[in-house]
Amino acid sequence: MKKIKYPDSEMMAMDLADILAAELNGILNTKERVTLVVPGGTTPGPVFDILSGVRLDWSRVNILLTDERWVPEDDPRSNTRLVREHLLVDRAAEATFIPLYAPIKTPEEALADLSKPIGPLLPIDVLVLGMGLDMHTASLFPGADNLEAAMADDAPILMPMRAKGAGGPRVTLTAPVLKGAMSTHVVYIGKAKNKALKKALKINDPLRAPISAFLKGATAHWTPHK
Ligand SMILES: O=C1O[C@H](COP(=O)(O)O)[C@@H](O)[C@H](O)[C@H]1O
Repeated sequence: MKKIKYPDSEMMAMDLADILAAELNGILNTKERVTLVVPGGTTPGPVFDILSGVRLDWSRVNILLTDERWVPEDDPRSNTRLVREHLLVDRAAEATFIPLYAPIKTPEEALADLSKPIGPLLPIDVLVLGMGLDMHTASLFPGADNLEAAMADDAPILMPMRAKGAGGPRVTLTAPVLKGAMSTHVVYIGKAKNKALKKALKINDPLRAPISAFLKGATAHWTPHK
């Protein structure tokens, strides 16, 4: 794993957006379409704000979330809402967004329909992961009901997930899908999360520290300051 430390979150957002744009552009020179997978949560908004304005052929870009909270799109907790407001705007409005949410009562009922369009878009070309203080990434939480199954090599593309700190049901891309990414970036803010990442590297157990499963060959981008 390579780690890049930035002086502040503005510098981090600018640099990471530049790196992602360069990777996407490079891949678009060799392939007809590119698949970009991004996290939700509180960290990536400023990266999306810059990335959405970069010049590239967005009409050939598929965008998916790593995971979604099972809430309507207008809910402040919705990761889809974050992507729609900060990434699928400006030049990036031409990208194709593949949702991980449907207005159906439980994720289990929607899983087959949500999974169907994802298979043909794999492997992921460019993956950006977030991370929680508890070392979760996507919605792969330590102690979650389906964690072991989602970490297995034969896991389906998408799984429902319920966990103590998750604030309700969620869906998440599973380990084999995320591990298959050609390029992986992890982004986080704060010294506490940096400690958590170091701890995850030490523990190196995907069930206790899910992020540790995706760090080999990844680049971590972090700043101690907001
Ligand atoms: O719940 C989630 O948490 C992680 C980390 O989010 P952050 O707010 O601490 O940046 C995020 O990567 C994931 O997509 C999200 O659903």
